[in-house]
Amino acid sequence: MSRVSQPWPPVPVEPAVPHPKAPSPGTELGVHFAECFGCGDEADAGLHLRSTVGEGQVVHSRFTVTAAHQGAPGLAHGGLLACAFDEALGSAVGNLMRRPAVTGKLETDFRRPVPVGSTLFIEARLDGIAGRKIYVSADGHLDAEDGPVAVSARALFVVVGFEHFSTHGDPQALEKLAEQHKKNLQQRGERDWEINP
Ligand SMILES: CCCCCCCCCCCC(=O)SCCNC(=O)CCNC(=O)[C@H](O)C(C)(C)COP(=O)(O)OP(=O)(O)OC[C@H]1O[C@@H](n2cnc3c(N)ncnc32)[C@H](O)[C@@H]1OP(=O)(O)O
Repeated sequence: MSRVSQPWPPVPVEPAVPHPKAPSPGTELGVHFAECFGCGDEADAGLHLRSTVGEGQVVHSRFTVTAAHQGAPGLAHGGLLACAFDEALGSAVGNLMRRPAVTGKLETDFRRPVPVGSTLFIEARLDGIAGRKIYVSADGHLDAEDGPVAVSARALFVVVGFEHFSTHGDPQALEKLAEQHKKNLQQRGERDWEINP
């Protein structure tokens, strides 16, 4: 039986062209928020995922599975793997498109077990946009950029206004996030994002 459930992207799209001020290929992307479970330094049991901009519409991320990420003994929990893809795909959207967006839908395809101690090399790409909808997909290669694909994912991100975060989130944490964002941009000599969807 085919693992592909429907055509992707599922609707007609335009090419997702990276923002003219998107970080250039080779740029190491910093932590976007210190308390983020996906990438934050202050999230002790977090994934500590790290990302680098690739050529074209791609972001490369890597994440090493620790004992804190187990489901079955010695194996990564599937939900945590989905989290790693959410982060990697979100990083591609946020950094390449430079628009605030949230995950509307995330679909994962688990192809091989991912043992504790292994590193997933996740290649995330922009597949197209349709209005506020940004379609992205990724493959996670086991232990090397050209290793076997262990997990694949496809996601829809929806562009939102910053009020999405100020209305629903924690205003104090939002200030911390803004500081981190500013610091990342300064370190890379970049200017700020477009703020409206
Ligand atoms: C440097 C930075 C680094 C940044 C690095 C960041 C990395 C972090 C990564 C983690 C990201 C997350 O986990 S984000 C957290 C998890 N996600 C969330 O909490 C989102 C919760 N959901 C929502 O708030 C909402 O449902 C929204 C915003 C997604 C959509 O609501 P809305 O704004 O009212 O818009 P709505 O009209 O419903 O949807 C807009 C369009 O998307 C479609 N749409 C919406 N959801 C779906 C869906 N599940 N499946 C299909 N289609 C959908 C609608 O049909 C519509 O299509 P059409 O009618 O236009 O055709």
